Amino acid sequence: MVQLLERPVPQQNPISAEDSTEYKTKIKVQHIDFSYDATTKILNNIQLEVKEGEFLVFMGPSGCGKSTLLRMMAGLEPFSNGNIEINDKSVKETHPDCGVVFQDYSLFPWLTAQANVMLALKQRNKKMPKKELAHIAEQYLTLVHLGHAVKKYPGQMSGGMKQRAAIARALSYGSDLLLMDEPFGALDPVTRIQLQDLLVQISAEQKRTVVFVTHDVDEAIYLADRIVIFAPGKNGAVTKSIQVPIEKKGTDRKKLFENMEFRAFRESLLNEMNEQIVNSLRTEIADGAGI
Ligand SMILES: Nc1ncnc2c1ncn2[C@@H]1O[C@H](COP(=O)(O)OP(=O)(O)OP(=O)(O)O)[C@@H](O)[C@H]1O
Repeated sequence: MVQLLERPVPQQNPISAEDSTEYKTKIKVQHIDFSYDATTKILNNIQLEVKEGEFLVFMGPSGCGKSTLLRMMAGLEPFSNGNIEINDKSVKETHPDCGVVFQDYSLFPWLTAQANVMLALKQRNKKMPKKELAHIAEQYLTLVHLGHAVKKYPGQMSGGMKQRAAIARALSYGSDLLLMDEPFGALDPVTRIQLQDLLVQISAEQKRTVVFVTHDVDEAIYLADRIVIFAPGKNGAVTKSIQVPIEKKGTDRKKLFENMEFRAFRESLLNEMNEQIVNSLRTEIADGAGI
């Protein structure tokens, strides 16, 4: 395990640092109520803000609306109650500028991994010659350990490979905002650790704002500035924000995970999540029993 944790972070980073001297993207979620149908309420009056450059992690039980809210932020889920603004513009009115990684990978199946990444690169580098696009796409794919698979089509790749290709594509898009739904879920532990470190490095160096969904509590604490816990409720999920009180910058990963402060916070976070679920179950039982 020690060996795994001590493996180095990939050093090369093809992302140009030009115009990334300051954090630019902020999000405001205001009074979001959401249901897919008339019977089940999914989100109940969600209000939260993501500051410029913040790394926000969503956690909470399966099915309580984390992906739904992320898709709403990406402008992929229409809604009528409440509002979401990215840099003061409502996502209802403009297509948000963001790099996304969702659970279905959403690669174009008729394009190779390299061509998928080239397409994202081209969105922001319209005049870049094809040869250069191909070269940079290959660098991004190498960064996520897919240098050997640039010519493979999604149908020829494993779930983890597709997930890494989707991550490469989101990073290459170059937006200041990254929305990532369990992006490391299908990865082996070594690759997962390396990509966590890569993401921390990129979000800091490139001044990106990140909203990230995970079920892994260590990953959440390691990555997040702030964790938003979703808890199920009768009228849809409610959220609670918790600042991660641990100074992580420059701290060796292994030392961090062994740190007493880290372990105490991990314990309190798990207790908090547990308590929220128990409270919500109690309310449902009380309502059902007519108390
Ligand atoms: N397109 C859809 N149409 C109808 N219901 C949906 C749709 N997408 C999700 N749901 C339902 O909405 C609820 C919230 O789903 P969502 O995927 O947002 O939860 P989640 O917290 O991200 O779950 P997980 O942690 O398992 O990914 C679930 O009950 C799910 O079945």
